Amino acid sequence: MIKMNMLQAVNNALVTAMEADETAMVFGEDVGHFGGVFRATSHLQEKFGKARCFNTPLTEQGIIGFANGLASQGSTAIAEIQFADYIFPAFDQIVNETAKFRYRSGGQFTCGSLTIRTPYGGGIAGGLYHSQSPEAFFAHIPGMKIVVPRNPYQAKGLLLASIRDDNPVLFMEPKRLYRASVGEVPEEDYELPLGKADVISQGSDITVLAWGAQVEVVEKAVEMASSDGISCEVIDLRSILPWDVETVCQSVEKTGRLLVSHEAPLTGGFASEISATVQERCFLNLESPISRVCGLDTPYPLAHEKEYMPDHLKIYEAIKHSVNY
Ligand SMILES: Cc1ncc(C[n+]2csc(CCOP(=O)(O)OP(=O)(O)O)c2C)c(N)n1
Repeated sequence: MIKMNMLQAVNNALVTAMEADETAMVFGEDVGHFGGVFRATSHLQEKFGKARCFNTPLTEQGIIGFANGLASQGSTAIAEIQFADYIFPAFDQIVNETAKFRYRSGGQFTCGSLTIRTPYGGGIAGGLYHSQSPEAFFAHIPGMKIVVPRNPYQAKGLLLASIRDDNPVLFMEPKRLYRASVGEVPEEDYELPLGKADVISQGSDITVLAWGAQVEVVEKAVEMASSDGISCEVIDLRSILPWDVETVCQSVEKTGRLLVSHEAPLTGGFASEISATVQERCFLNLESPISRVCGLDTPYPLAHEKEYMPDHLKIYEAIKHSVNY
């Protein structure tokens, strides 16, 4: 084990993947010599050469179009979209080609060996175009997986699993934690399972669910609630698609309450999907309405970022409200 921050863990996973698989290639805007705007791809070009780590033109649609071709011809394609806010020019390629290629070709071709890495989320004073959390747009596309790590250990294990998974994966990296989250990471090659949530702490009064950078925010709220004698079960979803319905529903059957928190705006956010499924599956176990503590329904505001955020105080209030309902 060595101490790494999340960027170092991502870089380490990329090195591990490229060493193990000579068809693996990393590409995107400025990922080559420069190592990417956050330096997640530092030294890859030096180590593996310009044919395996290279810059693309500034065209996200082009990056994913190229990635689809590369993946469908058998290479392991690892594309970087510089910020999740800039993924939308590639939306058509991802929705209509990446996710559907296997289905459309009757299994003859697949983009399964494509992983799209992209930093997401706010809390860095990045304003409108460097702060959004667009996971819900992609959760609507059968044929994709969506994975979000919350710490360096997860970042390496989940990224390696994503790169080697048989389906295209959107790997969303919480940029606020890139340098802030530091932890022990095994030096060797390892994978963590996709589609499996992580129950971080056991509790009996309410299940509190989040993913990525939002996990540490809910943990802060849960600490406050526990000093009021409220026992919370904290779950990190880790995968948005497919999401671990069994683990979440088992927990809600035990606690009788659910709070879901994410940074993306409330309306149409993935918390809505989770809430609908849980009320279908656990209706008779529910002691109070499912609570969603999410970003505000507004473009991501620079000046009012603090108000926009579903912070620990909003979550703490919602936990108390749910338990005293
Ligand atoms: C659609 C989109 N993708 C990515 C970015 C992020 N971005 C901002 S500046 C920049 C580099 C621009 O380089 P260049 O076009 O050579 O102009 P320069 O700033 O070097 O004059 C990138 C990738 C963006 N603003 N919009």
